[in-house]
Amino acid sequence: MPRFADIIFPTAVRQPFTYQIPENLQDEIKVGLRVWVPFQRRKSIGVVVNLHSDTPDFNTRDVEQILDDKPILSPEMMKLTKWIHRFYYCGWGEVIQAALPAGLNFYSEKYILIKNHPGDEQLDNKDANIIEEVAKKESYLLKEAKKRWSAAAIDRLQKRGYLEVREEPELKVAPSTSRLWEWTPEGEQEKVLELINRHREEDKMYKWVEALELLHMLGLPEFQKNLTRHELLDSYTLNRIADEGLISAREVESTDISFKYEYDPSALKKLNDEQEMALVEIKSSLDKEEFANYLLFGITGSGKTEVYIHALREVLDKGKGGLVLVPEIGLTPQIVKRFYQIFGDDIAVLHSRLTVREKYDAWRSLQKGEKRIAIGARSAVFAPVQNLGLIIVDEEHDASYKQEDPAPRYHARDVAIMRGTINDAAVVMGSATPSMVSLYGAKKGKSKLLSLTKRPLDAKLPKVKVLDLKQYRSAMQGPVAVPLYEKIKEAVDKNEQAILLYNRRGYASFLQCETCGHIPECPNCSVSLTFHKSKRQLRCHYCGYAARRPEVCGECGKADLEAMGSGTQQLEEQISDIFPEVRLLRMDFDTTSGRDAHADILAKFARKEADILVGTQIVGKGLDFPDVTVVGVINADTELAFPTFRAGERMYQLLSQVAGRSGRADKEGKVYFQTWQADHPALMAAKNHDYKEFARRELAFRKTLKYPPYSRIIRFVFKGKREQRVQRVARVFTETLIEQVGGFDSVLGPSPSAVSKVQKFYRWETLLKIDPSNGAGAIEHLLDNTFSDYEHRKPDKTSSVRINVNVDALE
Ligand SMILES: Nc1ncnc2c1ncn2[C@@H]1O[C@H](COP(=O)(O)OP(=O)(O)OP(=O)(O)O)[C@@H](O)[C@H]1O
Ligand SMILES: [Zn+2]
Repeated sequence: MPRFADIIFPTAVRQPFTYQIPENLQDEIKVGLRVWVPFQRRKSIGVVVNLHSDTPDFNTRDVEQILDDKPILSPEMMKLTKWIHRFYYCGWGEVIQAALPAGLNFYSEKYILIKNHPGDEQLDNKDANIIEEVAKKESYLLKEAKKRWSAAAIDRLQKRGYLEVREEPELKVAPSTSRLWEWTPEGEQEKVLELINRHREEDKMYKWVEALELLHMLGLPEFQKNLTRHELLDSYTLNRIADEGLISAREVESTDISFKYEYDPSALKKLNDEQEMALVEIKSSLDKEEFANYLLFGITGSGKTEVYIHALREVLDKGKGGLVLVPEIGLTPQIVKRFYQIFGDDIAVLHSRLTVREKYDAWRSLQKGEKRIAIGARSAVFAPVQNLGLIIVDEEHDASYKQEDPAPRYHARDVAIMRGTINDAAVVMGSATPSMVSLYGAKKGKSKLLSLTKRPLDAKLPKVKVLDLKQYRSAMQGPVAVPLYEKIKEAVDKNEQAILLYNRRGYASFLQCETCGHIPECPNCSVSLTFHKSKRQLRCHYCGYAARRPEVCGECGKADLEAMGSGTQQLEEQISDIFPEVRLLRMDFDTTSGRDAHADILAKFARKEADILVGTQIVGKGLDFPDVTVVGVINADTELAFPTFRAGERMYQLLSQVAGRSGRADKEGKVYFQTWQADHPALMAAKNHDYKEFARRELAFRKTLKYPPYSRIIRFVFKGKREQRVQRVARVFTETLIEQVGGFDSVLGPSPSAVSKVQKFYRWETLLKIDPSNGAGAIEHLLDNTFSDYEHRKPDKTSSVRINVNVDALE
């Protein structure tokens, strides 16, 4: 019988805490269970990670209670989370916290209950009332009790030992349902139109008839909360139409997606030869039930999604489950619809906008095996799919797979690969623009490359035209150069559609020459320099190189350098100024913050209720609209301004992905890139749809400067309210690090971060480049040593300066 349990909490502390197991719990306690234990000065939920009988040389406290009947983390999940904890150098509890939905993790509520009944003891009236009420109630939230009585009264009774406060995992999440409106069989669309027209002829356009017309245009089924965004649609008009027998409402759980999409497994497409070849390969690993890693490199629109669907079909037929990861903004209704069509209710969609309850339900249904496929963004990599046979990582290059803040700073693609290894599952990473890391992995034989080189049904990749803004300076229509302007007009006239992308990724400010478009770069690191306005300085946030703000452009010599960056521009408005007659839809962070807003916009565009879709990066990905024949990128080189070695890669990816939205069906597509740097190799490669050429150059550049994939970058960020202290910590820590790695070669910095002050916190950083073959063991060893050495040298008064570790930092 184990006598001790090692227990973790959701904090950055990397060591588990050891507790004694009282005899009555010794039979029940297991690894992966949550327990209730005294922690610091209160009580907390912890997770058991290890059982043993090695008596520690300090006094241990007792485990008080076991909170679950069954482990909430399977042995595989324990292994996976432990690996993350070691490789990404963070608290194991932090990982588990991220891996479990609220209601199953450490999230708790405080309740008040009777500890000892006062018995015959004398209490004053109020206290006696409190005790009586607490005793009556099954559960009494502490915050409610404090409101009802007073914090002081509750505290007093606690001190006297009558009451105790107890935290419990919070499970009382209300089921969430929403009102959904649908057409009744009576509400056949032709009849509806007839009715509207009849009223119009009789000049009886009542408010409810107008509302009906709007409904006809918007389309049903739809949730009431979305409909009532329109002024005409309120409960009066909706109920009035319902009285006519045309529409009806019912309550559905918001996770229930079945009403939205059609289930028709016979719609499974027949694969073409290339797709079939890829599938055969994947199938061979599925048959062997062993880990395998594939990089499915398929040009945009080549039918990667179809390959995923077929592979999932295979895996389900074998009685196993599948996991599909998509980028954060890739979880569009379009994708969900395609998977739903084939797999129906076998799918659990893990959306970041689900309520706590919905997440909890989805998680449970997977864990019980009721649903066999999970689809979701980054954190879905932890979904408890049973008997996992296949993991798909769609758009594997996407930066949203990397969690930056807070810890655990994991990369879901790499976690997926580790999960595949642990579960003997196949991992398929797909992309039209594979990351350099994955491409290099394939070259080194870590994964197997599968290629799709054509679009099915003979759709052609679109022709791309580069519009050099230097030449069009006097031939602009607002933000759009004349050729693009003309093309948009033409498309709209033909009842085709256009997508315009305005890259608004902005967090650092930079200088750009308004004559030649040049952006000053660090002479050592080949990344753009960040402009620190207050000091009138240009700085490299990799190596710390600093220079005074130059007066003239280093490229063309003109005194035309302007500070650019996060200042928002009113592009969308300018577009509607130059195309006053066309119907415009805008999609960006602001317009998509509502729960279904993203879906609404896309659905409208699909129904051709708009001619132009204007948006930020969000329009660049995964969209598949047959009538889109023009795609314009307003500012194709914005990515280059960001101070990261990945700028070129990001630019290439963005441009080829967005270009891939054009001409996906039978109509020929055109794409325009507006740029100040018309001869930039990444732009040229995207123009020519030449990934190979891009990759060849990019890898050569990375190799020279030892950037990933030729190194692994670990970034240390130092944060604190006093700049001097932050700087001191950064220096001392970096010195320690240099000693540990034995030389300056691979350490860059310390230097101020690209954004050097965030919410009163100053930020400095240091980068470490290590050999990419270093795994969890080596990283943990190096960092353990560095931190323990640093503890001895830590400058005075710097305990409040935090040090964050980011392994495989993307930028
Ligand atoms: N074998 C096939 N037969 C017929 N149509 C197909 C086939 N494979 C794919 N398609 C169609 O081709 C279009 C593009 O396919 P899909 O969206 O799967 O490509 P993708 O590679 O995932 O695209 P992207 O990376 O650009 O998002 C879709 O409309 C899809 O239905
Ligand atoms: Zn530098």
